[in-house]
Amino acid sequence: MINVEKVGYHIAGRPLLQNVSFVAETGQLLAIIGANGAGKSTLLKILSKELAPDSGKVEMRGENLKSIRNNQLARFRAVLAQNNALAFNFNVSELVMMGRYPHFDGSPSKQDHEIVEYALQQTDITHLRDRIFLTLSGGEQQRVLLAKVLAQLTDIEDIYGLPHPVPQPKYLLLDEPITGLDLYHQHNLLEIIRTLTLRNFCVIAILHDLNLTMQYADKVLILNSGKTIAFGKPVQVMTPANIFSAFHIPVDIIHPPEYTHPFIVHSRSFSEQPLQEERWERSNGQSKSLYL
Ligand SMILES: Nc1ncnc2c1ncn2[C@@H]1O[C@H](COP(=O)(O)OP(=O)(O)OP(=O)(O)O)[C@@H](O)[C@H]1O
Repeated sequence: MINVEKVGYHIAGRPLLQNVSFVAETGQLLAIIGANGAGKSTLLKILSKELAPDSGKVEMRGENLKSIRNNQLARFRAVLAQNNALAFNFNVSELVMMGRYPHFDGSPSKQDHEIVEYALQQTDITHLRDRIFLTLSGGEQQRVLLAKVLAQLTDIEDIYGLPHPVPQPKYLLLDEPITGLDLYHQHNLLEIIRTLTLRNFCVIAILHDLNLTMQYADKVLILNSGKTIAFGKPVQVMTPANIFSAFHIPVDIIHPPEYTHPFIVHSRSFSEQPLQEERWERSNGQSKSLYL
């Protein structure tokens, strides 16, 4: 479990996060949603110990994050950051092996190689194993980086479905992991996450797709201008009012009987109100009779 208590963070006197509190449970996917600039990545950087909060605290496995040593943290917490503009002149399997670095000194063991093969296969990139990372498409690169974090947190027991000698929760922090992926690989990644949550993982992911959030997340944190709008189960907190507060766009929640989860649709699909007019209304606080 990750316990976030009254976290605040400022840059040059400007608050980027204010009084953010929530608990991310092991065995669950927590999605962070909110408009561009809401503070999602800043929060994820605090959870990954890349930034230290100005106020409040973050606890992982019951310990204050700031007192966990980085080399120890890397064995049970992995991070997929946004915009990985990394000039990796490595091939895919070498790069995925980097995920195993916190687990060995010197050279990788047979088990490390097995785990890399497993991560390549899980993310559907075995056929790319000898390709140079930089020559891959954006979506392929994203899957390689996912394989790397998967390799970092996989134990040999996970591959063979064996019980862990000392079962410990693991933490996966993902900043926009499905951005750039095609529809098949978006669902594939979210299914991988679902499998991980069944294996004692706590996954926190920033997502921009509200319908995939509704379908896959166990909990949702909605941020707006660095503050929490709502935190809870998707169907409870992803309401038209909360979504309007976060994204300034009117939506309807529809629940076709043949689906197990509701869908969020822009109300304009029904009202046919042009988006430009809505924008005008938002900035002027009144209705405009003529279309722009
Ligand atoms: N180092 C920095 N210096 C100044 N401002 C910053 C810095 N880092 C972030 N910000 C600002 O803080 C706000 C929150 O940024 P953050 O990256 O957390 O947003 P986000 O919710 O992840 O947005 P997006 O959906 O666009 O990725 C933004 O207005 C951003 O410009």
